[in-house]
Amino acid sequence: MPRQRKNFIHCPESVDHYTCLINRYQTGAGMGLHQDKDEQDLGAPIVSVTLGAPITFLFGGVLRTDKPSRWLLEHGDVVVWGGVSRLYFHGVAPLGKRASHAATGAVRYNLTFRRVVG
Ligand SMILES: O=C(O)CCC(=O)C(=O)O
Ligand SMILES: [Fe+2]
Repeated sequence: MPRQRKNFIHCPESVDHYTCLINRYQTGAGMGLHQDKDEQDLGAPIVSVTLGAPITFLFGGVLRTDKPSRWLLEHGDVVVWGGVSRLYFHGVAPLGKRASHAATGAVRYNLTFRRVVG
């Protein structure tokens, strides 16, 4: 009989606190330009994972009026923004009518990992 592992998860007081926000996009759904600034700790980067259908990610600058660059994000792509770009405006264009992936059909999932407590 295998030994039981006890206290396998050790969670000291000082551990960083991360959240994972999951967004689900259907055809035509997007997200307008915005800043991620609700986190208490803006020192840690945002880590963003795309799963499923491809979408166009818009990455601007520190001003809402800065013209965003456009990036095709596909299944498995990871985007990280932090440091000087931590508060850059960003968003996603509406999910295209023909966008799909074998694993999710016409749906894209986005996972963003954020440190919420410094
Ligand atoms: O779906 C994305 O790639 C971006 C999501 C995002 O910017 C957010 O949840 O704040
Ligand atoms: Fe965001």
